[in-house]
Amino acid sequence: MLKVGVIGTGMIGQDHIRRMTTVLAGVRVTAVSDVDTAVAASVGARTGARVHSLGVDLINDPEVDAVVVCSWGPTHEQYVLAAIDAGKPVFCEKPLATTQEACLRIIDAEVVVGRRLVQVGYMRRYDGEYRALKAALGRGVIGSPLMMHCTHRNASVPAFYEKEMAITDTAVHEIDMVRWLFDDEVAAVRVLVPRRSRNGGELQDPLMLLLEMSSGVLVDVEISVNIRYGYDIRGEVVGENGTAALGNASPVTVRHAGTDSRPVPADWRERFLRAYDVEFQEWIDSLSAGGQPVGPSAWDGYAAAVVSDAGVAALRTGDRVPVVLADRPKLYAAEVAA
Ligand SMILES: NC(=O)C1=CN([C@@H]2O[C@H](COP(=O)(O)OP(=O)(O)OC[C@H]3O[C@@H](n4cnc5c(N)ncnc54)[C@H](O)[C@@H]3O)[C@@H](O)[C@H]2O)C=CC1
Ligand SMILES: O=C1[C@@H](O)[C@H](O)[C@@H](O)[C@H](O)[C@H]1O
Repeated sequence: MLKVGVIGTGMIGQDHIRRMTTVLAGVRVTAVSDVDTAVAASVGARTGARVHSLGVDLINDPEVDAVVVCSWGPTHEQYVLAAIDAGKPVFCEKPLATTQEACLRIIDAEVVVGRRLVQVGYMRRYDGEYRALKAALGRGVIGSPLMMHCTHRNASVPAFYEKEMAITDTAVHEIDMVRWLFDDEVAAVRVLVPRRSRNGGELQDPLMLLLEMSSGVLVDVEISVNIRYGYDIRGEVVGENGTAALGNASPVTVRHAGTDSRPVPADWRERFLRAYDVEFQEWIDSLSAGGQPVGPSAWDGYAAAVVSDAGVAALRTGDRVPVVLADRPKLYAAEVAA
């Protein structure tokens, strides 16, 4: 039984605690921590996990074999580094860290240890539809991929959401996904700024990202974060001889009174429910036999951060910004294909 401590008991932290407590096998949540001590205490009371007021005490708790970090992005680096220092596996929600420099510090620490301890929460790699899309490309029937159209829509975002977060917090999922889907790196980024939606107040919403893959595949990504009607994730690859698109995650279509309608998920917890389950079960299974995590690594977290930094620069300047990655340490050989 893997004993897990969770730092950050907000929205996704509580959702992951729920799945580890009531859905998945071979895991027990033994400790929780949050700067909001009231929320951590209520989660502790509900689950029986012990409550630490400091995340670092949770990491060093002997009743914690592995750590899950679900606090805000800027706090990830300190906890991931502390977990590496304690020699404990750490699952860190995306982004791994909010700058590429911070991601490199994590990579350096892991390379010194000489084995993988870090996994990053890029859950689309575990989604049935994305896996089917990758398998369809692998069969080759549509020929070589040439372009991909992506849509990433949120019903709304919290008040603290800033314009760069459309890239660093939202589009970062597509950035990771296309690296994995095409087994290729992003070579350059452009950002186009359309007319602004009144739903977003001062926020520049929507945005359009153009990602150039090193193979020449061009990916467009619509980011709309105040679309109101629900959480909508789409993707279609255009190949030489055909197209391959994500299916429709909706469980039912209702035709009635001259309409044809499907429910739209409210947010990511609903749309990616099964993907998170598979992601965590595979993580737990990989560690249970004393092994290393095999999912998205610190290198993947770093590569996504470099592309996302280029996206932020492209948003500020309007320029096409090339992506330049550091040399990949041997520890992460052939990582994109994982
Ligand atoms: N993979 C995915 O689809 C998703 C990933 N996320 C990621 O999960 C993380 C958390 O997001 P949410 O749960 O939506 O945010 P949230 O605001 O609901 O929860 C974050 C929690 O972290 C706590 N916290 C902040 N600083 C802390 C610190 N220094 N130490 C301990 N706790 C601290 C806050 O008090 C709060 O309870 C973010 O990195 C976000 O990008 C969030 C939603 C979906
Ligand atoms: O990761 C997530 C959030 O943090 C982010 O804010 C949303 O835009 C994404 O859709 C969601 O998957």
